[in-house]
Amino acid sequence: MAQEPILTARGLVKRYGRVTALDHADFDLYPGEILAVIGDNGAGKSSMIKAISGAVTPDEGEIRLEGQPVHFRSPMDARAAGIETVYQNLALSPALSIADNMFLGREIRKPGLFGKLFRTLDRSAMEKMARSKLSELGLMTIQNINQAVETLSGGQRQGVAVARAAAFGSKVVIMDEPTAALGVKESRRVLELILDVRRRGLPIVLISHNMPHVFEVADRIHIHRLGRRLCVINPKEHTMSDAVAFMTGAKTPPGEAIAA
Ligand SMILES: Nc1ncnc2c1ncn2[C@@H]1O[C@H](COP(=O)(O)OP(=O)(O)OP(=O)(O)O)[C@@H](O)[C@H]1O
Repeated sequence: MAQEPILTARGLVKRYGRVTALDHADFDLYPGEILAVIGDNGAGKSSMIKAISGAVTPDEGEIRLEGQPVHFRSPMDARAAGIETVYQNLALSPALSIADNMFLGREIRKPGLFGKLFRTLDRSAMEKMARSKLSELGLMTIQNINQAVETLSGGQRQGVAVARAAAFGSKVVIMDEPTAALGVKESRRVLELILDVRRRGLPIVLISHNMPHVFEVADRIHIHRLGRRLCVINPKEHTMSDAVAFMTGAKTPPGEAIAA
């Protein structure tokens, strides 16, 4: 690949007591791509994503964003650096409105004395921005921006989480099993959203067990096995059963995929 990767990891190690969740794992994400990360249960996918998104600190290894070494001590650090993660459990607050959820933890304050001194929220600015972000992503089937998130369907909730990540993730968006809890129609909408986000130029890391979804949207597939990257494959050159065979160790991936 001619371009430089935007996000890389080399030799990540993470141990939990006697369990080695990451055993010298490498990772590369290139600008503008959808990179799927697949692997068997317990292969270390979540641990790797957590290291990259600041949720855990690796014991060893190096992470670079745009070529510069980064040391995230919390997800806030990673967010501040432009890496947004949509977790499986979403981390939305059900009782709060769509607009409030979009700005959770980074509310816009009123300009001037009120904002500074009394930390008064600039509701109209937040609503305006939430509305524009949601419509940019074609999510304006949501009628009312002040609607509580608990009244939305699963797909709409996922949409709000994706919109939030796309709105604030200035460099990278990571999605952990975004379609796992969704029905067929809602999954479709979320897959379209992922493609929309890529169209807007943001690279996406998609962790998923759903092979048809992975093969439908991914540009490249990172296969994780036994705590490290086993290989990277092009979904146009391999079948789903190849991918599963590599993932489980039933088949050895070709040399060029290992070198990728
Ligand atoms: N907080 C933790 N404490 C102890 N062990 C952990 C912890 N987190 C992960 N592990 C262990 O590390 C290994 C890798 O787990 P990880 O969740 O990264 O895998 P995964 O590929 O995401 O799995 P899955 O697809 O099942 O979610 C597993 O053996 C797991 O039990």
